[in-house]
Amino acid sequence: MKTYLRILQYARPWALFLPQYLLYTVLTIIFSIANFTLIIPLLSILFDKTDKVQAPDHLSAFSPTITWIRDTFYYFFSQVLEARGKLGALAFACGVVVVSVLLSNVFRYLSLRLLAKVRARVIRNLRRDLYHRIISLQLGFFSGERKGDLMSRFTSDVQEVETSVVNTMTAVIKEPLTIVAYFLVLFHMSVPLTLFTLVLLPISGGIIATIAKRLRTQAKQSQKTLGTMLSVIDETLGGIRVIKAFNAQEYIKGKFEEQNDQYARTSRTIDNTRDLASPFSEFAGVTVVAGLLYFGGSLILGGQSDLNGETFIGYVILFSQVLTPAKALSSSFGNIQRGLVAGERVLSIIDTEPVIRDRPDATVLPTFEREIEFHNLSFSYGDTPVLHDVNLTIKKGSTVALVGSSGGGKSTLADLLPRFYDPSGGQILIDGHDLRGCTLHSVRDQMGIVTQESILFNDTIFNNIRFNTAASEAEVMEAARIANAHEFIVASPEGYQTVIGDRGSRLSGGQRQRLSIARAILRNPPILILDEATSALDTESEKLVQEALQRLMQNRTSLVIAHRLSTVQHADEIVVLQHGRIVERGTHDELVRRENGVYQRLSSMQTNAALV
Ligand SMILES: Nc1ncnc2c1ncn2[C@@H]1O[C@H](COP(=O)(O)OP(=O)(O)OP(=O)(O)O)[C@@H](O)[C@H]1O
Repeated sequence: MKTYLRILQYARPWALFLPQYLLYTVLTIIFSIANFTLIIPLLSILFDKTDKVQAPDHLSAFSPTITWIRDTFYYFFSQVLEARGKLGALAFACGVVVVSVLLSNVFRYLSLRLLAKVRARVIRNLRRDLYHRIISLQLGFFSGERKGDLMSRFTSDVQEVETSVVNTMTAVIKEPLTIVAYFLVLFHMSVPLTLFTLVLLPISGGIIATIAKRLRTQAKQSQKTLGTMLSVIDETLGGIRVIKAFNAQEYIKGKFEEQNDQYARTSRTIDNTRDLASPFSEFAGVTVVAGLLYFGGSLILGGQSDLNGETFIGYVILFSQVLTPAKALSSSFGNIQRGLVAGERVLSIIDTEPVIRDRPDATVLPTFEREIEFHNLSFSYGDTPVLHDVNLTIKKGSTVALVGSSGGGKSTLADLLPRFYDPSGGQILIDGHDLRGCTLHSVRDQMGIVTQESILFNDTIFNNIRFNTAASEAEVMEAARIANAHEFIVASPEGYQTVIGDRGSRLSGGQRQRLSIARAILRNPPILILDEATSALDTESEKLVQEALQRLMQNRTSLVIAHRLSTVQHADEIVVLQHGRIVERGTHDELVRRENGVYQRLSSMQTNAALV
């Protein structure tokens, strides 16, 4: 219930549509009840019982009661009957039916239009909140989640909320109103008969509630399976090259099919349970009507009721109409359960508080002037310690290179600087300001990041370089020139307007790197974090990239994660990280001279590898 109300909150402000919706709904209900009660005068004409029609001899003043509506109709009905005879009265009653059907449907349409507006708003707001939250969550959140599962929350879960929760808003507002209105009229027509039907209804209600509970459990399972399946699809699309190269089609197919089969199985069980609701309620409904016919018929036949035959038929027809909203209500219970599961999955992300965010008293980090200092820094991923007691100072304008064996903690250390993670112990200071006390925006604003894998977007080259800056065309071109990218760009079919495909798939590795370098050059950040690419480029391409990087690093303060030692020989300081600790530091010349040093060993290993 809480989830349901929270989802409906997304439709706010309610005042914009709720009063209007209620008005349309009440009018729809009034006119649709009128349609069915009009069967009574029609029957009395056909069965030649018009002499028994009790019509008032004058029009009474308006009052919002069933009696007033009934009396007014019969007043005119008897007038027409007197003036035009039975055929005229028949035509009059039919005319009123047509007008009333028209009006009830016009109001129904108007209420549906309003609902469509609300639905669109709820879904738009829900997706927006979800997207905003995902953007604001820290990187650590994503390593703990499956991408496919997150995608399925955006797509199928939001869709499910739309079809199940928002659509059932009609059920929650309109159907109960309809049922209450019908019962008012039914009570007005016959109290004992209506009491009789009321005894039977809770029994069917109980059974339907049990079905709804089962659906909820099954729906949870189903959404989870779908998430896993989408993850497999996502990984397949991302890794199609590796899958083919390793002849792993059968392996990945097996993985996919397992999830696909499981999803099909749970979907089938859900459908079976859901489909049970409708035949069951139909059976229950007809049983109640049959019981009513028997009970009411025996009252009339025994002369114990003041209802006549026509009114009784009218009553039964009207009662059978209650079953439609009641059925809609019961089947929407099943749908709501399914939608609520989806809603909870969406809301659980929206409710995840970002761990890394601005403190209430966060200040803006002033422009970088002197030095970056890692002070007694330690860091753990959950319970796994990765960095221990790191002390490092990077002076403005200098280049510090991080080297060391794989898993030593280089990337983690570099990730701490732009506050992708916050340290578990110690501090990172820029000009003496602890980064945790500064706004994320101001910290990241001073940094440019070039990652190992060039992260590009499926857009034009121009937009990829300009990414989130207001740079002019000339500035973009200048950055591309410095990054050695201009020539290949102008040689592309549409120059700067060439679309580069998903993650830049239409470009070579070196071209992608040069575009990311151009993007960083354009931002012109004082601090640069460079995760040097491990992928080998051919000599020509390598030269172009290296040149671009050198230009990018000029006059900047750089932290470089180096995988090939040849590229960091000119660094002002080289820091060797092993198992999360700094084990050696110094310039290239100092370190290669150190007997049995880690750097010396790494250096000779790489030289040998290059010679082979
Ligand atoms: N998101 C994460 N969650 C948990 N552990 C992680 C995470 N990222 C990295 N690690 C672990 O932290 C340790 C340091 O990893 P890191 O990526 O910083 O090393 P690295 O020196 O950059 O390695 P490489 O040179 O191979 O890129 C590794 O043992 C790794 O398994």
